[in-house]
Amino acid sequence: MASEAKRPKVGGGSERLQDFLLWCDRVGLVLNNKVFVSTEGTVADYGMLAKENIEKGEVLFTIPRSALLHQETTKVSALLSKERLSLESSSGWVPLLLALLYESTSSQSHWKPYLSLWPDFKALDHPMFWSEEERDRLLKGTGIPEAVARDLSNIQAEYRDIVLPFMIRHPELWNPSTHTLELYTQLVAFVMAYSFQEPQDDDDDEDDEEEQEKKAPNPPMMVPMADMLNHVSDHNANLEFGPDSLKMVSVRDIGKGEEVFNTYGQMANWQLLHMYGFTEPYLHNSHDTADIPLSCLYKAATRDILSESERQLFNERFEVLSQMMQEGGAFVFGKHGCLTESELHSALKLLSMSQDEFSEFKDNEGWEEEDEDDDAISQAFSNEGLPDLKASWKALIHEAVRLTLGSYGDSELESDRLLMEDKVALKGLTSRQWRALQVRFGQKRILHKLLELTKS
Ligand SMILES: C[S@@+](CC[C@H](N)C(=O)[O-])C[C@H]1O[C@@H](n2cnc3c(N)ncnc32)[C@H](O)[C@@H]1O
Repeated sequence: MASEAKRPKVGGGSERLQDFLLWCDRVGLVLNNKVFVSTEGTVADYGMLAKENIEKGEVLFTIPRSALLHQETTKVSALLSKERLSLESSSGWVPLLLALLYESTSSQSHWKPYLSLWPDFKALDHPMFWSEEERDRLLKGTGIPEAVARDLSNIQAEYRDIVLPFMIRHPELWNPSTHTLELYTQLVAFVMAYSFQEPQDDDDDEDDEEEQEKKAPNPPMMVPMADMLNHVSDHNANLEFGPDSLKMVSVRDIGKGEEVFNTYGQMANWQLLHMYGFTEPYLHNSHDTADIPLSCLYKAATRDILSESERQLFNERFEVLSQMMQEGGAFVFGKHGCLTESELHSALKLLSMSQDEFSEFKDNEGWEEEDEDDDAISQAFSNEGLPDLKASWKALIHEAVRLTLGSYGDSELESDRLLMEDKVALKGLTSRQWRALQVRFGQKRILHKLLELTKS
């Protein structure tokens, strides 16, 4: 993948790497001698390689909890804890970001050899660092420009309303001319791409299930060494959280010379680009998806509505549907069919009800408890089941897909396909053009397949 070599590189990595490895020894991080960290032979800058054959289930390294960097281990933890109410935000990331602002600029930081691995965090190339014009030109239709616009506006608001006033109250520890909005934004990208979130404790008590759902997710934390691992969907290692330490464990055999890959989760290429700044090459990402926005379903469903009164009736049920969907609602399709099949099923049922049925639905405040067969719904909205769906439902999905494809602007599937097949042209692409192409092409392939499956 020649074009990916154009990503900004972490220069002078080996000296910093040595310092980091010495630090790992000092903090009690134990590395299995069958693996080593390298900047050569990996898919992207730092990564981990197998020195010998490794069997499934082997511990590759163990990180004591005291080596993790988060709001409770940073030198400024007491202050962050005392002022935690003033640091609350929708992201929940402010305490870690303040800790990183402090630790990354303090010459005395316990984590200096770790954080020095990424000088100024400048190598990150998330779309949030591209110009707006570049995002719109390369990523229109993918959902990324809208997600980045939301991120940037949240980052600016958090910095202005929470971080800056807090730093001004504590000039002995933070200084706005060092801890600028620019550095804060780089650190947000660093947290997006490098932090880990410990899963919530599993509680077997069924009564507590609702309580569990309401619990806020754990705040993010930095996990030295674990964050040296790159990601592929077909990964071979996984991080396990224990009471005293975290362990990276192989989930299948790994051959000598192979790269050790963690998983960052089941990430579509648009999510990888948005959160991590990279994509897997088209076809390699088994978790790739494409969304049909709710707005496209609305347009598809109202296409033939002519009278104002009919539209008002329709809008009433669409309002119900919007409330049933999560914020920014969309129906998600993977390579094998719909991944949000129960939402799509409910939406299609709601939109195709008669007016009497809708009145009854409202009176009952929802559907009567029906015995919906989840497996049957899954099957109906899979690639195998879609061609046999009710004709009216297929027509609605088909039209919504057509409208979704229209939102990609000029980048036609055919021209992207020709580009994907032209090795010389691919080599001439900039890294940003290449990554954007992987996202667009993967999504459009899924949507075109859906057009085929739902045609009448
Ligand atoms: C947790 S870090 C992994 C260590 C990273 N390679 C480094 O040099 O610091 C995550 C970053 O690694 C890069 N990365 C991870 N997996 C990748 C892959 N499969 N292809 C390209 N870049 C990848 C991306 O830049 C991502 O933001």
